Amino acid sequence: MKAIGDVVLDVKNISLAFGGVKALTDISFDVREHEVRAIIGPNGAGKSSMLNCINGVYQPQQGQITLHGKTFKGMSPRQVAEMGVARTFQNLALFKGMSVLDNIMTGRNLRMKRGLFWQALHLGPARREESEQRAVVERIIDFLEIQAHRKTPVGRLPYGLQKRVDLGRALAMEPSLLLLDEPMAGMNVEEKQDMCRFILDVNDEFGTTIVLIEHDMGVVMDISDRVVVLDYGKKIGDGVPDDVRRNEDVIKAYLGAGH
Ligand SMILES: Nc1ncnc2c1ncn2[C@@H]1O[C@H](COP(=O)(O)OP(=O)(O)OP(=O)(O)O)[C@@H](O)[C@H]1O
Repeated sequence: MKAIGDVVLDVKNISLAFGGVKALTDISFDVREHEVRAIIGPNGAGKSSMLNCINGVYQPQQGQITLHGKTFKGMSPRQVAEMGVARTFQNLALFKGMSVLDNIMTGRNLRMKRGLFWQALHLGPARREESEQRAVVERIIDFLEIQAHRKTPVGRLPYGLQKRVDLGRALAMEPSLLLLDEPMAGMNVEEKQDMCRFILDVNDEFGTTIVLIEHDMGVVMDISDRVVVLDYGKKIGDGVPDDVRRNEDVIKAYLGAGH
């Protein structure tokens, strides 16, 4: 049994609207250190909007988000990233023509101490730093078991491996909180199993707290410590997988959505 710690992310009374469309209405939940916390719900439930509020892409009209004890309003995605939050994307944010190694290296940018000027000159301290950064990236490549593809342009890899590289890019930021946007979407059964294993290994070995959005109820119930369920922008369930599975409102929302 792993040790779950204190609250690291506290989402309080968040409401977000796009014109007349209420994407989120009065959503509150918390995430504890070392947890795997899932946000699930049918299409259009507000899951991506919630993730975008957490990492500063959207500014909610109401409510507040507290991260590591710091309450933020109007923080940019970069500032949130600097506080140790990394994310992966549903539609992948990779440079397809670049190698696996170089793509994962882009995740180190925030960690680079020497500026672009030094890097461009490729001299002295910058060169030393680059080799240190490469060592971190090589460790991630080993961890994700993609050694054989380190020099391959990402666009040539099968989709499941591209998703793994995207995870590597996020891990390169050495985040304390990792946001995963549908990490299993579009994958076959075997790729899904691999991705589940890597998510759990990241959580175990690095102690990283994980918030993930997923459509596939089965997968989520297997790997999450607690689950938040959204439907039409409202929270209809929150708890351990067994409780959520038995929740009448959740069953109705999923049946209604044809799941
Ligand atoms: N940028 C936007 N502009 C206008 N409406 C938006 C925007 N983003 C989301 N919405 C609306 O907000 C609601 C919630 O959408 P959101 O994408 O957060 O749901 P979701 O649960 O992530 O859905 P899916 O599972 O299909 O990705 C939907 O009605 C959607 O149309």
